Parts: sequence; structure tokens; C-alpha cells
Amino acid sequence: MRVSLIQTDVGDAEPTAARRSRVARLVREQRGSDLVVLPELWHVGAFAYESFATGAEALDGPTAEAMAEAARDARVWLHAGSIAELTPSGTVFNTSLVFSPEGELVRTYRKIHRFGFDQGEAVLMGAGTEVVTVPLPDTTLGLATCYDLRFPELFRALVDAGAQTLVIPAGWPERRRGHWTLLARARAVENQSYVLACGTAGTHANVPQAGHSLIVDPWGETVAEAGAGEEILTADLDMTKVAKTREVFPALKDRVLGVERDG
Ligand SMILES: NC(=O)CCC(=O)C(=O)O
Repeated sequence: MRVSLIQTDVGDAEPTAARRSRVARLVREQRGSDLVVLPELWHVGAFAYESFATGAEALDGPTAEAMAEAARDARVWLHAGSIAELTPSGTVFNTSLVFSPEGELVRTYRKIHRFGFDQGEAVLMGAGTEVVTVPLPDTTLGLATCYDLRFPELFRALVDAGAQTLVIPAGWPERRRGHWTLLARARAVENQSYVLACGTAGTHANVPQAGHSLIVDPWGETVAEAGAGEEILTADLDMTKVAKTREVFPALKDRVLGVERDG
């Protein structure tokens, strides 16, 4: 299964409409990949808090529409990263979008753990409540977003729901890059799953982004890692590795806490 992570540059100088067209073109260029992944809030910037309300869009808004067309044109499964989703009630969510190769929006995931403590996303956005997996022909995706990476219990819930490939779009800052790479590999090892961690490049709202998107295999080995700038990370993954890893080293079966057993 060929995957391509588009580590998008998100800078203040580029208007959203221009970035949307540019990213749609990059997605179209990935024809031949099975799955393409974009980062978190790439249309507005994960740290550009004031743009959450002004840039929020409905699920049939211009960003979703452009991504549906790009997925259809490229004939790829597209995890279009997340957008600031404007709901009819006015609440804004940090919502990931997954499109089929026919351009259909097949699944959404509203970020459960909001970042910012007492500011930013934590106060400006609503929290998701649903653990979301997406069955693809070759694997089952488990969806998480950025700060979610710090909460291993979410990933265990995803694995219990059948996830084999954990997809984590992010807008992770450079100053905590060490946590990003460490946690991405940890989530792969402990859940014996592929991890596709797609971050942003560049600087927005005075926050330099980490880049260094990662593809990690179920043994925790880094298959590919991006540098700091805009980059497309492509790898051919052997999806049988998930079952093989879980069989030869059955640690997931040895869980004691939180597992219901007969008798
Ligand atoms: N957008 C985010 O969720 C940022 C998360 C982050 O900076 C961190 O966990 O550290």
C-alpha cells in the first residue's frame, strides 16, 4: 500500500484560498498512491487562533469541496487533515475528513483532546466524543489529531475498534519536536500498528512548526521521516506486518487492565 504524507507549509503570508488550490494540486499529483494524508488545520493554521472563527467552514464548504474533487481526480483515499468545522449551532470543531477515491466524504473525526489549556483551541472549539476508525481495502485507519498523540488510552480504544494504521495529522511546534517523534514511535510500538504522523512546515502566528512528519512501522522502526520544510513523504508499506508483529510478539493479548475476560 503506497502512502503519501503532504507536509504542508502553513505561513501567514499565503491566503487560505491560495493554499487550498496549491494543496489540491499537490494531492492530484499523488495519483498512484493508495492513501494521501494532510496535516491539521492547514487551511487556517493550528496556532492562528483568531482565524478559527473567521476561517471555519461547513462540511460542504470550499475546503471540503476542493479536497473531494482532488481525491476523485487522483483516485486516492484522502485523509484531508483537519479543518475548523462550523456547525449550524455555531460551535467550531477541529474535524478530520476522509474521502474515498470517488470523492465521497466517508468519515469525519472531531478532535477529542483540545490543545491550549486555558486558551486557544481549548476554549475556542468544541470537543469530539467519538472514537473513529475507517475501513479501507488494505487496512483499517484509526483517527487521532495532534495533541491526541499524548493520550495513549485513545489509541488503545482505536486498536480495540480494529485499527491497524494510526493516522495523526498535526500542527506540532518545533520547540516540542522531541516529543513528537518519541510519541509517534511509542504509539506504533505499544499498539503494534503503522503510524502516519503528518505535520506542518513553516511558521504561522509566530510559532515555528516542527515538520519531521513520520511513517513508523508496527515494530517502531521509522520507515521515512521528513525534514523541516514542505515535503511529500512517500512509502510503500507491507500491511501484513501488522498481523505478523501481533502474532510473533503478542503483547496486546497480555493486557490485564481494562480488558474484560470470561470467568
Ligand atoms: N495543535 C496541537 O494539538 C498542538 C499540540 C502540541 O503542541 C503538543 O502537544 O505539544
